[in-house]
This record gives sequence, structure tokens and C-alpha cells, in this order.
Amino acid sequence: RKVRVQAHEAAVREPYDPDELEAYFPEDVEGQGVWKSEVAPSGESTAKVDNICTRRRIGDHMCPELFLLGMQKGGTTSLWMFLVTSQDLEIQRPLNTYKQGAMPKEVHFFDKQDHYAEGPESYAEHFAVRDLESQVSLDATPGYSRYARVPSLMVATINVERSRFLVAVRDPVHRSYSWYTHILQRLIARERFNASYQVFDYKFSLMAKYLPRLINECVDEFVQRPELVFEGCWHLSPYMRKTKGVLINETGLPTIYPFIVNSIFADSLYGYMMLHLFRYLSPDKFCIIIYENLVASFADELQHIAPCLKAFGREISERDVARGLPMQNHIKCATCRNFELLEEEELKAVGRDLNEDLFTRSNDVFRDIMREHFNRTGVANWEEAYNR
Ligand SMILES: Nc1ncnc2c1ncn2[C@@H]1O[C@H](COP(=O)(O)OS(=O)(=O)O)[C@@H](OP(=O)(O)O)[C@H]1O
Repeated sequence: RKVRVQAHEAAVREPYDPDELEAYFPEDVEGQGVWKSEVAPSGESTAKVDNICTRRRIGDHMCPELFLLGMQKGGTTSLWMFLVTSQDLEIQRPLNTYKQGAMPKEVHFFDKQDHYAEGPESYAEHFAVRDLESQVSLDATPGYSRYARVPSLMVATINVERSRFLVAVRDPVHRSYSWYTHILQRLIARERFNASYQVFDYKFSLMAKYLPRLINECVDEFVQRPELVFEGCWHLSPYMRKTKGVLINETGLPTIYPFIVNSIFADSLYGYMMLHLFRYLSPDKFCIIIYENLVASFADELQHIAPCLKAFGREISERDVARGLPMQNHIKCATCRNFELLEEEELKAVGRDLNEDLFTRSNDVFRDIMREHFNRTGVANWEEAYNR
């Protein structure tokens, strides 16, 4: 398959070869060796999986059966906080995670090769011992939605029949900008993040100008099979790793580590991300909520996770609704070095192009999914806010 690059040919990098990548990536973007470790999914149907998760014995550690899979920057920390602090829902959080001292929200078992390799017993040990059949625990790792291999690994490990999956989506432009900000505030000290951002003079608007074309070239290759788009084009896919960089005219630098900047936009392709998840996990086990609605009308939007809680005999109480959505994880970056602060109108202008060039196609897929599987129409018309 030929990779087309419409950029200044002289400055265009050759495709990254595996040795070069090896040198760039002594470890994964997020700090583990995920991208290069071929974790072979077992391919076993869940009926055949026999492990601590499927056995569910009283007296054993309890694997999660409720998952908050994403999307990253979709308000997941607030939703998690709401769920695990409810006195009525009785949802258990992990005792600890693999990362010492981390908030007990994100276990990162399925997206980190080293953790997955430790096996289900190790996963379960992060949760309390079960002393009642009705207990349920939650793994809220929004990064799971970013890694194409995760759902197949889940199917090979968890009790799929009993499990339920929550996903919070958000205006893709705002989600992308929020993740750009997150990287700039929390991860930019890492050499690869800094190098990839530097090419764009650290500017979101420049990333938004160049990345849609690169991502679209990949999406176009798979568009006849929309359920394969995410696996084909997610930020660490072979296609994306091999793709040639482009020259950024404004800085005169060619892209480097494109997957870091890719992910800012590729992780907002919710339609394709959901179709990928549905290849492994049945839509009727999902509850999808829309961040903007959750913020604007908490009680109403919360009802859309009710079916997933009901599966465990849990009901959202009036006093839960009254508690409202806590505010968590708002990253203020005003004083971050090199931060491109985009005021509302400026972000709108950037977002308009992003929608036209990249997001609308995936949003259409997402809206079809909402109509078909969740009987919700007229939701998530994010682009309307950007209309000229
Ligand atoms: N109550 C409430 N109202 C409005 N917005 C809220 C609320 N709680 C969290 N947030 C916003 O959610 C963003 C963080 O999302 P996540 O917690 O999913 O991020 S992470 O993926 O876990 O890092 C982050 O968005 P940005 O501020 O745009 O970065 C938070 O501000």
C-alpha cells in the first residue's frame, strides 16, 4: 500500500523503519512497551475462559465487571468520582493500581503489556476480596479506548457476559484540545513529547492544520470497512508508524513521532472507535453518555448509564442526583510554557476546519450508532456550534 504525502518532497522524511523506531521508543509513548509487544489475543470465546475473573468465587479477589472505557478527557474522572463515592450505588474502586501512589481510578491492566503479562490473578489482586455475590468493582481506565488491542484482551480475560461498559464522549474538538493541553502540562518534559510538539511550535492550531490530512489518508484506505478504521489508523497502527512525516511550513521542521500528535485527533474518532469495540463486545452491554449533556443536565443524562448499573441491581437514587457532577481534573495551563491559549472564537475557527476535514465523517457514524443501538436521535450534533 502506497502512502501518499502531499508535502514538500525534499523535506519529507522516509518512512520510519523498525530499527529507527526501536531507537525512538525504548518504551511506549505512555511509558511501557505496549506498541512493540505482540500480545497475542487468545481468540478463545468467553465461554471457554476459566480464570479468577470468570469464576467469581467468594473469598477470591474480585475482577471488575463494570468498566469506564473512555474517552480520555471526556469527564471520566468526575464520573468515576461520582460513581465510587455514592453510598447507594456501592461500586468498589481498586484498592490500588499498578502505579504506586496513583489515584485508585485507572488500573491500566489491558493497555500495558507488562501488566497484562502478569495475568488475571494479578489484575484481581488490585481489588478487594469478594464476600458477597452482588459486589461489583469498577476499572475506570479511559486509555483503554485508545489502544486497538484492548477489547480482544478483555474478551480473553473478563467475565464478558456479566460485564458492562461505560463510555463518555465529548465534542471531538474540545476533547482534542483538552488532550493537547494535558500533554503540554503533564507530559511535555519527556523528550519525545517535547520533540513532537516543537515541530508545531507547540501550537494546537498548527497540529490541527496538518494532521487531518495525514489521518484521512489512512481512513480513506479503510473507509469501505468502517469497523476496521480504528484498528487500521489508531495512533500506533503500523500504517501510522510507517507514514512519512510532512514538513511544517511555519516552522520549517518535519514531523517527528507523529503518533503523539496523531493521537490528539485520532482518539476523537468516536464513531470508528465504537465500531471497533463492538467487534468484540456487544453494544447491548454499553452505556454511552454525552459529556456536554451531563454537564448541562446531569439528572437526565445520568439516566443513560442506568441500564448498565441496573445489570448489577443498582439504581441511581435521588440523593445521588442531588450530589451533582463533581469537578475533577480541570487542567489550568495558562502558565504552561508554550501553551497556545485559544479563546472561544479562535478555537471555533480551528474547530470548524477540524470538523469539515476530519470529524464529521466519524461523528456521522457515531450518531448512527446512537440511533441504531441506543434509540437516541438528535444527540451529539457537535458541529452545529461551528457552523458559519
Ligand atoms: N463538573 C464538570 N463540569 C465540566 N467539565 C468537567 C467537570 N468535571 C471535569 N470536567 C472536565 O473534564 C475534563 C477531564 O476529563 P477526564 O477526567 O476524562 O480526563 S482524563 O482522561 O482522565 O485525563 C477536563 O476538561 P478540560 O478542562 O477541557 O481539560 C475537565 O475540566
